[in-house]
Parts: sequence; structure tokens; C-alpha cells
Amino acid sequence: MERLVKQTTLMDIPYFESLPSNLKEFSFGVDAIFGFSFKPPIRDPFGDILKTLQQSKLPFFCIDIPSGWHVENGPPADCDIPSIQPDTLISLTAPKLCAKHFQGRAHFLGGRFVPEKLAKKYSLNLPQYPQSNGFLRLQ
Ligand SMILES: NC(=O)C1=CN([C@@H]2O[C@H](COP(=O)(O)OP(=O)(O)OC[C@H]3O[C@@H](n4cnc5c(N)ncnc54)[C@H](OP(=O)(O)O)[C@@H]3O)[C@@H](O)[C@H]2O)[C@H](O)CC1
Repeated sequence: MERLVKQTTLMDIPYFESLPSNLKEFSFGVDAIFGFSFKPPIRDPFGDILKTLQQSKLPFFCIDIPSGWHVENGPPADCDIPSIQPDTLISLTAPKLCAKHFQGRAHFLGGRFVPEKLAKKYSLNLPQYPQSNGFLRLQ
């Protein structure tokens, strides 16, 4: 049985010790398991975890890189390899190449903290954020 644990440090966010079995009762999921350091093939126990999340059909808000995707190549070519298909993608600082494979509903960019000098140095083509907003919708 799943046990909800109360975290006593940091932000005091409660978490489950194991994946809840009633995923269908949730309205959406936030996927922040892996980022740009993920190197396929996926290792245990994350394969089963991603498979369960994928089969839940929940809409996922993916942070930066959808879990199971390669930072540049995107989702695995073999559809039997589990990965998260984002409903919404929230890229950080700049969209990574894998975002070209995004087919979901909305794509946002967040992380307005790159100094102009640095953006010029690395030829980063970053969009203009409206007013003082810290994020914007790309698609
Ligand atoms: N740092 C910045 O300036 C920015 C970071 N951004 C985002 O933040 C994440 C942080 O990424 P990172 O700390 O590199 O870690 P990851 O989230 O990518 O995960 C690394 C862990 O994943 C394990 N791993 C890797 N491959 C596999 C695999 N095939 N199977 C299972 N586990 C895997 C890895 O384990 P190791 O044993 O291999 O070390 C790590 O534990 C970054 O990704 C960005 O999304 C923003 O871009 C803003 C700027």
C-alpha cells in the first residue's frame, strides 16, 4: 500500500514512497524526473515508472525535457520504449533541440535570467519577454 510521507525539511511538501495506484484520480501530472543529462537507454526502476505514467494517459506538464527523451534527438524511435508525451512543455532558459518533436497543446519558455552580454556571446536567439513577465508562451 502507498504511504504518504510528510517531509520535515525544505519546503514541507508531502510525497509518496511509491507510485500511487490511483493515478486516474489525478487531473494532471508534472514531469520533472529527468533533464538534459538523461542518457538512453533508461535504467531500472525508471522504465516501469515511465511505463505506468505513460499508460495513465494523464496530461503531463513536462519541465524542460520530457522524461525518457534525449535532449537533442527527442522521444525514443521505438514506441515500445517508455517516455512521457507532454501535453504542455515548459522549456527553461532556451528550448532544447528535442522541443522540435513537441506535438502537445502549449509550449512555454521560462527562466528570464540570461544577461544580454551572455546571450550575445553564445549567439542565443532568445525571445523578448513581455513587460516584467518571467515566462512567455511560444506555441
Ligand atoms: N543547470 C542549468 O544551468 C540549467 C538546468 N536546467 C534544467 O535542470 C536540469 C538539471 O539537470 P541535471 O542535474 O543535469 O540532471 P538530470 O535532470 O538531467 O538528471 C540526471 C540524473 O539522471 C540519471 N540518469 C541519466 N540517464 C539515465 C538513465 N538512462 N536511466 C536512469 N537514470 C539516468 C543520472 O544518473 P547517473 O547515475 O547517470 O548520474 C542523474 O542522476 C537540466 O536537465 C535542465 O532540464 C535548465 O535547462 C535551466 C538551466
